[in-house]
Amino acid sequence: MSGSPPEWDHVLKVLEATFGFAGFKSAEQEAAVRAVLHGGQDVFVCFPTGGGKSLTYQLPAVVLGGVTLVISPLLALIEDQVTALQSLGVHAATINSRTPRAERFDLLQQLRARPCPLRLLYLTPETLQTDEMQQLIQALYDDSVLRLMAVDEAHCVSEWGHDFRPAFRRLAVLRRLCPTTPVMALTATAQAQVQSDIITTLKLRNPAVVRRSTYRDNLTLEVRMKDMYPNLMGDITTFIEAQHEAATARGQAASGIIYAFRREDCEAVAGAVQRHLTRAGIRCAAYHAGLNAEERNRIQHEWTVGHIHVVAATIAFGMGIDKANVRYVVHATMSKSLEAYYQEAGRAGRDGQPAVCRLYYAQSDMSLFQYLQQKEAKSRQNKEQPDRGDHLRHMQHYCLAATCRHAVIARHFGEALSPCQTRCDCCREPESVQKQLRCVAGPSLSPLSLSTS
Ligand SMILES: Nc1ncnc2c1ncn2[C@@H]1O[C@H](COP(=O)(O)OP(=O)(O)OP(=O)(O)O)[C@@H](O)[C@H]1O
Repeated sequence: MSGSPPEWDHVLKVLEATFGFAGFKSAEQEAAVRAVLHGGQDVFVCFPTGGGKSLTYQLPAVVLGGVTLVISPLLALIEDQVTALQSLGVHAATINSRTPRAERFDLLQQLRARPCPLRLLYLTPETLQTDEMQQLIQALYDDSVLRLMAVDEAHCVSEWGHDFRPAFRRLAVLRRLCPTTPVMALTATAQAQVQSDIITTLKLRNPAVVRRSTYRDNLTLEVRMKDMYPNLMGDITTFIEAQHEAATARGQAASGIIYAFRREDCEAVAGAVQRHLTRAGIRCAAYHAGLNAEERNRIQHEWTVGHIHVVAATIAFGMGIDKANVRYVVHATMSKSLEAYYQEAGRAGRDGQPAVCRLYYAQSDMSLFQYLQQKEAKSRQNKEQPDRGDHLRHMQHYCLAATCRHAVIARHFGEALSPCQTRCDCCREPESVQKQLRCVAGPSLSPLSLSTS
């Protein structure tokens, strides 16, 4: 980075004037911004879901001027961020496979213009691999226009992460093209092994590592053994109604997400909610890949603005969603890894207010996922793939824990956390958890022995 670091007063002014925030969300958010702006350093950022990672590169992007390049895995996520930045008056754009020809031509012109009017350019790792993009980035660098590069959802870089994307592995090209531009890597889920893999792969140089605990103290974590609920739909609708009643009693509007594995399950949940809760004014829709894109966008929009209260969805829903008042996230089927669960459940309570995350576990779901993974591994015949079974086992371990669930998550991410006391069912109602575990494990297995493997 060239020139002297910006005055901190100026940074705070931009924070308020452009982003509308009176201060930083946390000391760590401020530390990450300082490391880039004052240290000109590479930075590794690991904050919990909803922790305010985006601002740690968006604020420097505005303060530094020039162009900041952001690499992000999902078009939906990119489009949400670009729209949000544009609404704040920040000139952000994306070039990707969906960009119409004329718009693409116009953006390329802007990127070649000096001074360049664009502040943030969002690309997927795949788009970055094209010669045209690499030449463009090289030119931005050579002309000292490129100020910062950020790799969002950086766990996708690591083979050990839950969401590995091979194109992320080739992002070292950023360092080759732009050797002195600071790089930020951001994620919500990185164990030590994933963190060091990210740092090595992206060739971060002596990075400032800024981590916040994964602990989300406003989330109540619950697990229910599915086999104990012969009327699962009934239990889910009762749960939803109770959440809405509680929110109304607090004078709040509430919304929620029910994740299900198959499209039919999404439809079944949506149907049950409509049948039983329409009278209570609770509106629900199903969201899955069987709907066309227009219909999916409509449902997401109506949920975002509060016309629909609950979406019964496959995990395709929610990526990049930043909705404040999600009061509950229910998993009718376990996730495939604890990292994925943490991300999905983490869409609850982003406003810091209390929210409930409930998961229904069944051994039959675990067996189904194991079977599907084995099938996938066989069809790929790729012996170098890490054993995904570990991810499933960690998820199962969480479900069958008879100790504090927040502590199980913290331990998984290499942190220590004493029992939360009240924010998970293990702490709040240990006897009921023991009873449920005895039911699934059979009388000969002590539930505690399940939780200490
Ligand atoms: N300094 C701040 N003051 C108040 N709110 C903030 C601040 N910084 C960010 N936020 C808000 O916090 C919320 C979460 O931020 P963001 O979407 O960047 O989270 P994230 O860390 O990327 O989470 P996830 O990994 O779940 O996507 C957003 O609504 C954002 O506007």
